[in-house]
Amino acid sequence: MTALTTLGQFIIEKQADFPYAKGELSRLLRDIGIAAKIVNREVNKAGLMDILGDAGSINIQGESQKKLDVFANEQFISALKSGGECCVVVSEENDEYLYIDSEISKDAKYIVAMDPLDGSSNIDVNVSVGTIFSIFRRKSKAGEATMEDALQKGIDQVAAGYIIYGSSTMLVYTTGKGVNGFTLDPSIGEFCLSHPNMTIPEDGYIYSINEGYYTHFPDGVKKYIKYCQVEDVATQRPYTSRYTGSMVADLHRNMIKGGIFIYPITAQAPNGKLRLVYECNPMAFIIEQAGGFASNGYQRILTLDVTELHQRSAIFIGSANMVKQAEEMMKCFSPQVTKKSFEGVVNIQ
Ligand SMILES: O=P(O)(O)OC[C@H]1O[C@](O)(COP(=O)(O)O)[C@@H](O)[C@@H]1O
Ligand SMILES: [Mg+2]
Ligand SMILES: [Mg+2]
Repeated sequence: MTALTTLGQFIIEKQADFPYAKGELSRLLRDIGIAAKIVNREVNKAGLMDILGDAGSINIQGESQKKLDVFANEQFISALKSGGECCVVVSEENDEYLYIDSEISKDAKYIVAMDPLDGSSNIDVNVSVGTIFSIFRRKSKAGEATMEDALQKGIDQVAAGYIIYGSSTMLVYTTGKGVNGFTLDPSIGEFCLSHPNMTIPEDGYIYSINEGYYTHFPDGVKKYIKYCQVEDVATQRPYTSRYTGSMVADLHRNMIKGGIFIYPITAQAPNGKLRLVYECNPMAFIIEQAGGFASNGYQRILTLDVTELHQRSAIFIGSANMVKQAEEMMKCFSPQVTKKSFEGVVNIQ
């Protein structure tokens, strides 16, 4: 049997890729791995624990927080605090960014933006959920961090990753030199390298979108869905529709099999639903590192200006040729969709 490479060993080995590395990023990734194991333990036995259901609180997005959202948020924040390599945390579950003002973190260089529990609507029904993280280097000098540190463009990420809590638990990440996946082996409690150098096929035959909102989609998206559904053997259409309601699970599947995931702007969500800083940017970095592409329908996600912590964006992400084609349809049928375009479709609040 080939020797297992644990996440810890792999991170150290890869440190050599960065001549000036002093191990801070390696230790930060280690801390994230530790919190992931604790969250995994709760997710795996969620039904037995009093951890299903609502926490009774509302986050800044106006969503009712699930108990596991809050638990995961606390676990990642405490691991980042005790690790000492992170100076600022941005989280879906925290209104403001968190400046870690502790003795061990005062010289910390890294900002972590995270979606502690992705796919919250699936927690209580035992469908795969995930965690998404994005890592930046601070721009401000040591001392108090600034909003500028927290609002960096996706293109400036130094690392990004996700954890999927599914039939097996995996941690997939990139530091800008390809994408690698690790599966948690519960018998030794270690993430072990199982998917080296992950790449996404340029073309795929799966489309992932919540078609329940079809009437509220821009024309470009409607045209693309119709394109996917047409009978055409030569181009292996109709494509298969797959949508779990967990972004991490849908993108992980598409990364392995090829495909496109779309969450466009809709009449209800004229700026999109998914959050740029801790959902779209990290997933775009990973997918692009695997050879795919990510756009908001008009512009590369990683180049979008970031002006708010919980800013939303439309996202078209996955196999490069599929995303480029969807972009063409957006530019052709929905040039610059704005809120105005939906007037008359539904009464917009
Ligand atoms: O139910 P909808 O509108 O299709 O939205 C599903 C999307 O919302 C999300 O659940 C949002 O993420 P959170 O669960 O972290 O809030 C994504 O994982 C998923 O792709
Ligand atoms: Mg999410
Ligand atoms: Mg979430």
